[in-house]
Amino acid sequence: MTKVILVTGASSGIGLALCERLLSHDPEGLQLCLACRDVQRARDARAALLASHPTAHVTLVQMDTSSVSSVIGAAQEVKRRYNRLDFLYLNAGIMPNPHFDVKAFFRGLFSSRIVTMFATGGGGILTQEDRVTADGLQEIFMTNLFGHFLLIRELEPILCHAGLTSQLIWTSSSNAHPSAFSVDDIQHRRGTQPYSSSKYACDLLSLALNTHYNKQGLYSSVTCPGFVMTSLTYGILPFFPPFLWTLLMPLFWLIRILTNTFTLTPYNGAEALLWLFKQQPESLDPQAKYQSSTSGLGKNYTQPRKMDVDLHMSEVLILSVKCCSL
Ligand SMILES: NC(=O)C1=CN([C@@H]2O[C@H](COP(=O)(O)OP(=O)(O)OC[C@H]3O[C@@H](n4cnc5c(N)ncnc54)[C@H](OP(=O)(O)O)[C@@H]3O)[C@@H](O)[C@H]2O)C=CC1
Ligand SMILES: CC(C)=CCC[C@@H](C)[C@H]1CC[C@H]2C3=C(CC[C@]12C)[C@@]1(C)CCC(=O)C[C@@H]1CC3
Repeated sequence: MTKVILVTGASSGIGLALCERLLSHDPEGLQLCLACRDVQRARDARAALLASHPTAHVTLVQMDTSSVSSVIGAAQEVKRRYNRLDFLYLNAGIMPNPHFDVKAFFRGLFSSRIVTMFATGGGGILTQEDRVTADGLQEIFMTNLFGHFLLIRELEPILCHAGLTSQLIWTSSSNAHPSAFSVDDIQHRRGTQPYSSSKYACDLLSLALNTHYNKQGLYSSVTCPGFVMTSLTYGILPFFPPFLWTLLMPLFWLIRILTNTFTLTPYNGAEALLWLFKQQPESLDPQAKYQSSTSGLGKNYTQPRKMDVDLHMSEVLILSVKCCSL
């Protein structure tokens, strides 16, 4: 039986690399649907995938995860096309208007927190300025988390079916941190780390989704792609042109010896996302974050890491997002 897979944010970076790797793994047995906000970029992605896999089944659906009506419209279209969905990759994500604190970075360089800083982008080196969408929601919360929650809810009829399992696979981040998240401010309207908050909320929501949906055959897992050079990361130092990043690559390969989270390429970053595709969902740990890792010698592997998540807080979050969606 062919597997039906939908990937959000498939037009570039980790999402596109995942599609390429899925098709290389099984070129004939998949029906891949790319859910992208920009139709032209989606067409280009499809053309690139078909160039290397000419017989593959690849379709497109226009979806902007930052817009309630767009998500609902796209979900209707997906339900019209498919009567079941085996894998839903919740990968689209943004980090707009980032501020890189150079002083905090240099303080971190000469402290015992150096490895954590490079592995997670933590230590106060990164903050963002969020915006409010036309729906009146915080853009980062909406794009990274809530748009995906609405999508899952709308696709429930084709995700939960007797006798079969389906998998939700989130692209979270090592930057997800409980200190950035508050149940009293789930959209992070008041703080300066909306990206970290949204990713920690993904970790919590995945846990709650397992509690609520496992009995209906729907399983949720969280991945972390590591530090990957994509348009998202190029945006962090906007004064730094891409060629300067390329010049830094030898330094990054050295840092990889200290932290295997420097996966660096979208191909490597997609490792854990592909690994989960090959697992039996019943065997997975709902409290684990599956981390793409690359060794100093360039070998890719997947490492499960226990998430710092609380069952009670995950229940409060799912109730809050359900209220937001009413
Ligand atoms: N790069 C890294 O080091 C890390 C990335 N991540 C996460 O990985 C995921 C993929 O990011 P990455 O590949 O790095 O970055 P990219 O910017 O290359 O990819 C992001 C993708 O999300 C899409 N997207 C953004 N906003 C929306 C929206 N409103 N509706 C639909 N699609 C949207 C983009 O579409 P478009 O082409 O139209 O812009 C693009 O396809 C994100 O969730 C990110 O947070 C996590 C940890 C580390
Ligand atoms: C020499 C030099 C200019 C180093 C700069 C390094 C930092 C810009 C990176 C070090 C760790 C990186 C990192 C991210 C962004 C860029 C760094 C801070 C992320 C926060 C990007 C988005 C994520 O989801 C997690 C990443 C963790 C590591």
